[in-house]
Amino acid sequence: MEVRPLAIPEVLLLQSPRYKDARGFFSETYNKKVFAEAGITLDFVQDNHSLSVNTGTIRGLHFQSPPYAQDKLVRVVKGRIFDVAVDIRRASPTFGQYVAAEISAGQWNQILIPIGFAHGLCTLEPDTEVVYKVTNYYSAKHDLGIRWNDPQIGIDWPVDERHAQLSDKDKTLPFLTDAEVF
Ligand SMILES: Cc1cn([C@H]2C[C@H](O)[C@@H](COP(=O)(O)OP(=O)(O)O[C@H]3O[C@@H](C)C(=O)[C@@H](O)[C@H]3O)O2)c(=O)[nH]c1=O
Repeated sequence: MEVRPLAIPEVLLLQSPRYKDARGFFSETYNKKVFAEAGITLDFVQDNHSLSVNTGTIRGLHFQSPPYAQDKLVRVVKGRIFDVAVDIRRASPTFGQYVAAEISAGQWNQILIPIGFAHGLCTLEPDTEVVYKVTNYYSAKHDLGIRWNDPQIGIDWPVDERHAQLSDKDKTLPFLTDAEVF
């Protein structure tokens, strides 16, 4: 497995081998031992799967607060996403900054977003399906977020405001300055 840190180096891009043959392909998308050898020792407890029908669907920016904070291992099984991790650790030199990467079924890459980051994504194709593992259970009470287009963060989303599709919840999330961050 290849591991590549992004500009905020706690966020990792991962590439697991994919073995193709006449039938299709086979790939180990998570292997506890291989991850541990790469220095990633996380205890995943829940798998999630979302479908976004339209291109330009934005989900985020989301995080859960302690004691339900989550690391997230995100991949795409159909389509493509622009995936974003925002550093929301107040004590961090990169607080309020973000990194982004294209994650896709075609590239078969994954992104690892640690605790202390808010996560968001924008679909780049219709019918995009995202699958991710998390290290803590969902807790509606601890499910928090930050407004996707907060100018202080300044994410360069691949969709303009008029065409972005968001849940009602995500449209009214607080800005970073008012959010309960880490
Ligand atoms: C996240 C989550 C949601 N739900 C429920 C709550 C709600 O009724 C429905 C849809 O939830 P949401 O609108 O929050 O789904 P969504 O906007 O897809 O939320 C996700 O966004 C991405 C960016 C993340 O990083 C994830 O951790 C998660 O927050 O699913 C669960 O039952 N378990 C879960 O783990």
